[in-house]
Amino acid sequence: MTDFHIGRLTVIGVGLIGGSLALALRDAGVVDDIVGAGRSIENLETALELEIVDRYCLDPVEAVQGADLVFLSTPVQTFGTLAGQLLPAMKPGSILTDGGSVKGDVIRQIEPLLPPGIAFVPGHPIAGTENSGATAAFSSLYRDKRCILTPTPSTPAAALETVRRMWQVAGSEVVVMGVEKHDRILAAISHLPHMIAYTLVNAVGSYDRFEENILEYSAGGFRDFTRIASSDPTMWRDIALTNREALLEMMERYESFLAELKEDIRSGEGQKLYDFFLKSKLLRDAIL
Ligand SMILES: NC(=O)c1ccc[n+]([C@@H]2O[C@H](COP(=O)([O-])OP(=O)(O)OC[C@H]3O[C@@H](n4cnc5c(N)ncnc54)[C@H](O)[C@@H]3O)[C@@H](O)[C@H]2O)c1
Ligand SMILES: O=C(O)C(=O)CC1(C(=O)O)C=CC(O)C=C1
Repeated sequence: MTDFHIGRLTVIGVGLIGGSLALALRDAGVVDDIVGAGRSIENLETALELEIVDRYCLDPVEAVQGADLVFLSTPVQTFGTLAGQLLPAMKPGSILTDGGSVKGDVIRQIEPLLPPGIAFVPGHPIAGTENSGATAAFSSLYRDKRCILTPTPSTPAAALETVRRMWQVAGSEVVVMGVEKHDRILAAISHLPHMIAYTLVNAVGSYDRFEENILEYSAGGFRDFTRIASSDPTMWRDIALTNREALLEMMERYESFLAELKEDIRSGEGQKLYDFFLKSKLLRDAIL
């Protein structure tokens, strides 16, 4: 049993991330009423059928009326425009929080728009899949995962505590972290791998030395490595552009490692290659 409770939750963007949060909180029995908002009626109808939301509105301003907590879970470049519409309509004392994959840019978009009496708690669940939309949502997505919160000096302590409890109820371990650290760590462990996976699929998929699609021959290695290249292009365009500096720095680091690997292969440095592969294996085995 938990003493945590939300009267009305509004989810803006009822896809994998927002829908899964709604389902987790509903399953835990901590929310009275869930309102969804978004652009696609078809997706919102699906969310209603799957009992992710109790009702929906196409107009986000209408959707936030009377909400105690509003969760933004659309692609990150939409946050500023949406916040500009929603914030004046939110009730005094309510909380705006988000699940966006980038935090510095999101805070820069939202904080200047905050009216007095509305708290903003920037957040990011470190959980997901390559699937999107309401049909991709499931209530256990956040169980035993981490959720990072990046409060700013203007985030009220009580609102931070409420959002922390919300993610704990959804099953996550909450980590509070500085914005800069968040964006650099995520550039390394999430944004860079997605860029590499997209590049790999395009590089191999466009190889036309033989007159057939060689991807048809791909087995476990290629498929495991590139699962995340099936992720939503809009979401990843927005992440790449809003965490640009940290991502470019990690891409350059990656390029220098790849250049050294190429050199060792070219010059037949067997021992160096073995040591490089072994070091990588030990690092990865340790996180499994
Ligand atoms: N997918 C992941 O693995 C993952 C993990 C953590 C955080 N995130 C972040 O969560 C957010 C949502 O990602 P998702 O995977 O749930 O995406 P999704 O595509 O499953 O859901 C997003 C929803 O937002 C709606 N939408 C898009 N633009 C809109 C607009 N302007 N106004 C209203 N609704 C709009 C879409 O119709 C869709 O239903 C993104 O900011 C993403 O960076 C994603
Ligand atoms: O498992 C996946 O498919 C994911 O891409 C999830 C993942 C990641 O681990 O990179 C993607 C984006 C996030 O913001 C957080 C998590």
